[in-house]
Formats: sequence, C-alpha cells, structure tokens
Amino acid sequence: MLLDDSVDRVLRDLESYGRDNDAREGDRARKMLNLERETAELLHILVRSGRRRRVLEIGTSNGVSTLWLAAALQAVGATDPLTSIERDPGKSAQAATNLERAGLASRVNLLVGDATETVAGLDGPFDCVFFDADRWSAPEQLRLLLPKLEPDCLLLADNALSHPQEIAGYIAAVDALPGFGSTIFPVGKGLHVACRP
Ligand SMILES: C[S@@+](CC[C@H](N)C(=O)[O-])C[C@H]1O[C@@H](n2cnc3c(N)ncnc32)[C@H](O)[C@@H]1O
Repeated sequence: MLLDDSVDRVLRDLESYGRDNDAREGDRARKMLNLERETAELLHILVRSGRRRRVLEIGTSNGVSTLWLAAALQAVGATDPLTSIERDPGKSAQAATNLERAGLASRVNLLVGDATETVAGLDGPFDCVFFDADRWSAPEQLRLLLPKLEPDCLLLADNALSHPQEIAGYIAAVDALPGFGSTIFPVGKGLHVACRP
C-alpha cells in the first residue's frame, strides 16, 4: 500500500467525482482532467524512491496529483512544501479543501495564477518539476526554471502519448538540455521522465 488509508479514501472519492464531472461537463475548462491512478502511482514512486524534496507542480486542478506528490514528500520527511500552480481559483480552492481532508494541507503551497508568470517569480531551487498544465507553454516555463533547478533533477510531464504534437516542443527543449536523459513510460496518457543524474 503506497498511501495511508485516509489519503487513499480521499483519492478514491476524487477519482469518482472527476469521472462523473468530466463525463457531464462539455466545457473543457470545467473538467478536472485528473491524472490516472497508475500514472499517479508511478509519479509517487519516482518522487519517493528518488527522495525528492523540492518539488514544483504546474497544473493543480482540484489536487489529485497534488495529493500523491504531497504524500511522497511526507514519506521522505521533506521539510519544504510542494509548490503547485493553477490558474483557475475555483479549482485551486477545491484542491485546498481536498488537501485539508487528506491531512496534507501543510505540505502544499497552492499558488493561483498563470503558470509562466508565476514560475518567473519563484526562487527555487527545485529537484523535481511535474508539468501538467497546457503543453504549449511548458517550454517557456522550462526555460525560466533552468537556473532554478538543482543539478540532480527530475522532470516529469504527462500527456506524452495522448498529445504528441502539443508536447513535442517541450520534449525537444528537454532533449536539447545538456546532461539530461529521458524516456516515455506508456502508462495512462504517457509520462515523459527526464533526469540529470
Ligand atoms: C490536466 S489538468 C491538471 C490535473 C492535475 N494535475 C490532477 O492530477 O488533478 C491541467 C490544469 O492546468 C491548468 N492550466 C492550464 N494551463 C495553465 C496555465 N497556463 N497556467 C496555470 N494553470 C494552467 C488548468 O486549469 C487545469 O486545471
């Protein structure tokens, strides 16, 4: 079991809520678009086994992946909170409630705003970044983050297989970075994983 029962219960509720909401909502902006459980498990294991401690998430939605990341940080005893960015204040407020329910609120700093603008104002350093917002702006966010990444750094991005054209710019930008190696895990919508060992 990767998670405490209390956290797992909240996530099971959110999975069911997200499924129903996204099936009902015609407006994409109102969908939760949560990470699939198997992708979230992989994310959790990578962060936890790699003992990541300074993690940034781009694209909170209502907090499904945020809970998985926060639980990984709790498991490794990280002292810094996860930073997570979302432009929709309503979704971020839902994430705050969900983190509270899971007992993980103190482990996350939720920021509301455009990801690129917000990233420009962050100090870092980060040893892991999870990109899960719009894929077009991810290369610019990566560029802004480069001086704020620790030498030992893990970069994660969802939708590598579901949206290959949209994510191509991000993957090309990672490939152009000296010292990084990467692969795509064919899980869920495809998780792109890059590290600089
Ligand atoms: C795929 S969902 C994130 C799902 C979330 N990681 C989870 O597992 O629950 C993408 C989210 O990113 C947000 N988003 C998209 N583009 C953004 C941007 N440029 N800046 C900030 N948030 C953005 C959307 O509002 C949406 O809630």
